[in-house]
Amino acid sequence: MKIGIVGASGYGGLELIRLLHQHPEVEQIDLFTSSEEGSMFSAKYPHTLTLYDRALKGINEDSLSSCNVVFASTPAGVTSELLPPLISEERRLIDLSGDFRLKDPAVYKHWYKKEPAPIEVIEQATYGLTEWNRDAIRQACLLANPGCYPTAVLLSLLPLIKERLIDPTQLVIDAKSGVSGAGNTPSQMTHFSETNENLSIYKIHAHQHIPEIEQAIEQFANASIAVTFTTHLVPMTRGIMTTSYAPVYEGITEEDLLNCLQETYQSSPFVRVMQDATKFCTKQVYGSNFCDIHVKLDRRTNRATIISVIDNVVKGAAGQAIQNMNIQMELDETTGLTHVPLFI
Ligand SMILES: NC(=O)C1=CN([C@@H]2O[C@H](COP(=O)(O)OP(=O)(O)OC[C@H]3O[C@@H](n4cnc5c(N)ncnc54)[C@H](OP(=O)(O)O)[C@@H]3O)[C@@H](O)[C@H]2O)C=CC1
Ligand SMILES: CC(=O)N[C@@H](CCC(=O)OP(=O)(O)O)C(=O)O
Repeated sequence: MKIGIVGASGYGGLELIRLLHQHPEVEQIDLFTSSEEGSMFSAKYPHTLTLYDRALKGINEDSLSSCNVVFASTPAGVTSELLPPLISEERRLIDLSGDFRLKDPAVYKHWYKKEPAPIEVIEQATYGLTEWNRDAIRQACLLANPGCYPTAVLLSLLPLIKERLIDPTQLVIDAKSGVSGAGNTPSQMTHFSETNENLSIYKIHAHQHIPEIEQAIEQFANASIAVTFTTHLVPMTRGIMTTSYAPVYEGITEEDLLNCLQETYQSSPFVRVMQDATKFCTKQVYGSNFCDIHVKLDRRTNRATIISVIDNVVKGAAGQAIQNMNIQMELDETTGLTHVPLFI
């Protein structure tokens, strides 16, 4: 397989290279840049020396068209123009940005403050939440890979909402991310002296993943709700933890909640439902494609606390994108993704 990566020098791109380098079906990886054509990738990232001593290519339709799979890991607003001319049965396009996730262009414009992709292209895009959409993903020429937070939130909540075990109208989701979630462009928010030894809340009631979470809950669990979702920046490099709170319906026990999650994911190798959460942390999935989930019922309040952890650049971005590619290419979905988490 010949792969093209646009936005290779960003964090999502770097992680795609790390994972695809060890993928047994990948023969060639071409890296594309909008700003550094001709420069050596290993000069920019010395850790890739001897592994990836190739020059970055300028983005052009002919070179991208020669790839079997094109991953785009670019800021919002880029792929809405870049990818439509490349759509073809001949290749698979996998977009890691939010440009094709939201079905209503007005909603995209409102939350991303960018011009949306043409509606007829948005309609062709398939949402790549792997464990919930495998049949559509298999056929998709244009795939919208989910956002990092929505991946962790949806994998943990969809089974419980779909099976009507928790009341989604009362749902509150509290999410925390490491700094790599913000990409490799330095900003005031990610400045070491303001991130280290600090904990901040950001984009209160204004995060662009709110409509994505609501849309997917409607699509996969058939519930139309508005969620309360808050995001925090934690002084660590990788990792997302989401903690969600919702009342359970009458008569529902903790065993019902755990059984529901376990049954849903019994054939999903990357979702691990933990019986016990005395130790439950982002490091248990660090560098891996796992999403770990736990649920506990507070009998005093009759509210469930649902926790999930992912590595934002693996299951939240590059790993899930490759899992989707594997499905599209009719490979085992774990191919090239069986890394053991880096715990220490
Ligand atoms: N980081 C994360 O944890 C996650 C990120 N995402 C999403 O994935 C996308 C990539 O994220 P991330 O890698 O973190 O971002 P980065 O900012 O780290 O990298 C983005 C890359 O895009 C390229 N780029 C910038 N402008 C353009 C342009 N106009 N045309 C083409 N390429 C451009 C740049 O490379 P060059 O200058 O070489 O072209 C840059 O390195 C984003 O949309 C992000 O929201 C999704 C899930 C998780
Ligand atoms: C820590 C941090 O800043 N995280 C980013 C994740 C952005 C992202 O992944 O954006 P799209 O997937 O919607 O393109 C944020 O919260 O905006």
